[in-house]
Amino acid sequence: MTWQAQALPADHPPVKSGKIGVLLVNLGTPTAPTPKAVKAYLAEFLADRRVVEIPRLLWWPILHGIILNVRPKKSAHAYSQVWTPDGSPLSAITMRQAQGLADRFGESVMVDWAMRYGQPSIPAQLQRLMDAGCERIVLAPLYPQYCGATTATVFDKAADALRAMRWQPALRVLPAYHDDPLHIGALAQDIGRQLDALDFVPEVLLLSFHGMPERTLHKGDPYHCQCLKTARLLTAALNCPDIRIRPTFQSRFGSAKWLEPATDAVLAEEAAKGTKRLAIAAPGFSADCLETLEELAIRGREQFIEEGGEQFAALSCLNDGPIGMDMLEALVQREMAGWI
Ligand SMILES: C=CC1=C(C)c2cc3[nH]c(cc4nc(cc5[nH]c(cc1n2)c(C)c5CCC(=O)O)C(CCC(=O)O)=C4C)c(C)c3C=C
Ligand SMILES: [Fe+2]
Ligand SMILES: [Fe+2]
Repeated sequence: MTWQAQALPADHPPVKSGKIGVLLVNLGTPTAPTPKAVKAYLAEFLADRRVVEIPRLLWWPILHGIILNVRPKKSAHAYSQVWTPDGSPLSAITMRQAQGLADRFGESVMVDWAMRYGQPSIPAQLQRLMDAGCERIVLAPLYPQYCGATTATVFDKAADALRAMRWQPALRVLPAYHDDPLHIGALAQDIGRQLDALDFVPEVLLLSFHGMPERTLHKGDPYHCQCLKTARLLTAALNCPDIRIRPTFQSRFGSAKWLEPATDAVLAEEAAKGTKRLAIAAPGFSADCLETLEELAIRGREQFIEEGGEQFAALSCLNDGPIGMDMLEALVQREMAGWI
């Protein structure tokens, strides 16, 4: 007897098994604003070879001998200034983004969240989705711009977890969305709304992205180019010719040369040349965190005012607001195409 393939009738419902899971992932954060918790978090984060690319033989004594003894105290103080009743802003907002997405998708899709460093971990959350019956999972690193030190490490960690599984889920990964019209449109709408609500008209708007060592650009990491493309498209979409818009890079760490211009250097330069009214947005961060709430909104403001500026506004990230959630829903929905 010969076997004959038979096409399903055109009106046959899709043949699919298992639920769909979505895992939102952001960088990571300490569990408390204390030197001990910050030390544990930084020890994991700064041990990742994709984050610090210095040979281990050189890096280990610096990390364990100096950085992990000095930085946790300083960073814990910074975290304590922005800590919320729901914990670190980054985890609180990521959790709300997951809840918001779950409400929008309904019962057919399970949404959860994880931190790349710290808790809840990617392996634990993947297992949780699988235990709940998810056989198809969308992994969504919430970094608009791709970087080896961020986006790639999310996949590394998920792949490590999958490597240990006999029965793996099907996995799709949300690509970087730095130039996606959904992202640029959401940023323009949300930043435009916040600019309109200010009680002053800024002369300058800084678009501050997290920095990276400059050598990563020369080694081929697309991060720098993607940041500049986001800035260029956003500038066009904002369409406000009266405001000078400048991309900058913040959070320099260590002694190597980082991407320029540095946000603090540009704040100094603008104040020195007489700029009095300045706003700053952070379109490289999907959620407010230490880097936006402390480094920009607190220290950036202090610096600009001390150096002669008069009015300063740090704008919020898209977070779990309606504009940001509409964008996230559409981006994730697109990755699920054919699955539901
Ligand atoms: C070598 C050091 C670092 C690299 C490279 C780096 C890249 C990088 N980071 C983000 C996003 C975030 N970083 C955050 C905090 C943070 N980053 C570093 C160092 C590097 N980042 C440190 C030491 C810290 C901890 C705080 C401190 O001690 O200063 C955060 C916020 C976390 C939070 O809890 O709120 C984010 C988000 C990106 C996007 C990036 C490369 C593109
Ligand atoms: Fe960082
Ligand atoms: Fe910082």
